[in-house]
Amino acid sequence: MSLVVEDLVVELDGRRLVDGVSFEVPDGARVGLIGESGSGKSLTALAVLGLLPDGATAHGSIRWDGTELIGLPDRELARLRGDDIGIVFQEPRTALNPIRTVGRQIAESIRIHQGLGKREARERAIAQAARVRLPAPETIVDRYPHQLSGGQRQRVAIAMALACRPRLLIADEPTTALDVTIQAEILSLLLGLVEAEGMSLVFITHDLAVLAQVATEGVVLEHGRVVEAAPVSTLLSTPASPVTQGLLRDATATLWRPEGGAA
Ligand SMILES: Nc1ncnc2c1ncn2[C@@H]1O[C@H](COP(=O)(O)OP(=O)(O)OP(=O)(O)O)[C@@H](O)[C@H]1O
Repeated sequence: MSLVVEDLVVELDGRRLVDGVSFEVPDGARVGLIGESGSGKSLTALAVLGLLPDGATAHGSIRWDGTELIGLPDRELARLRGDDIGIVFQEPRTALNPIRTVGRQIAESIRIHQGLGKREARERAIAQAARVRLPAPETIVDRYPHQLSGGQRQRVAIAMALACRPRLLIADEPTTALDVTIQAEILSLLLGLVEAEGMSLVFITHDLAVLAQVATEGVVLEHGRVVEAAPVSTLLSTPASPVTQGLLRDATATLWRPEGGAA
């Protein structure tokens, strides 16, 4: 199943925030959307998911497995989210409901999409918790988000996104809120799961060093436009645009700063 975005335009309050973005994610490909803050990465992803903010409009074409998503009724988009397309956002604290156990949240989409009973859903939640390598899956499912570390909460968010075995995972800066060591663990977990399942990945980041770890193709955005699209290895070795060159300088700082601190 492939994702084909053609000439996507997102407008809000008369402003063109995404301005003719095109890219493709063939079945099983790992594509990164990269750019500075405000370049339109998140809005592009939200348009694919049918989750644009109120008042924003999308034009152009977004085809998933041949189906046009722009203009698709909310109900059908909601079915696609979870069933076919999983989402992980930057801040697991806001993605998780503070007053529900993590097990219930992991199981929720399975219950909704596959109509499982309570006991079965709990078993599936435990299996999912194990899949994202949460410690003591049988007991951690009864905990609440605030009782987990930031990295564990992001593992829960990943378990929720992957619970229904989607074919495409969209991850929007999933490690930015975490410290560097945990960041590396979460990236390797994500990559392992994506590869094991043969899922496609759209990974959003402002950090070329992070992108290099998970994606093979990169689409560079600036002011809502694509300024460069190339294999990540090319972006790293011979970046063509000043934007990519700037991202590479920052990425180098992240990777090789003498103190080992993150930029
Ligand atoms: N809900 C909103 N209301 C008004 N403007 C918005 C909204 N969401 C995004 N924008 C604007 O759209 C532009 C693109 O935002 P977007 O969030 O897609 O950028 P981004 O590249 O994902 O940046 P970041 O890395 O900071 O999330 C920015 O100028 C932003 O201020």
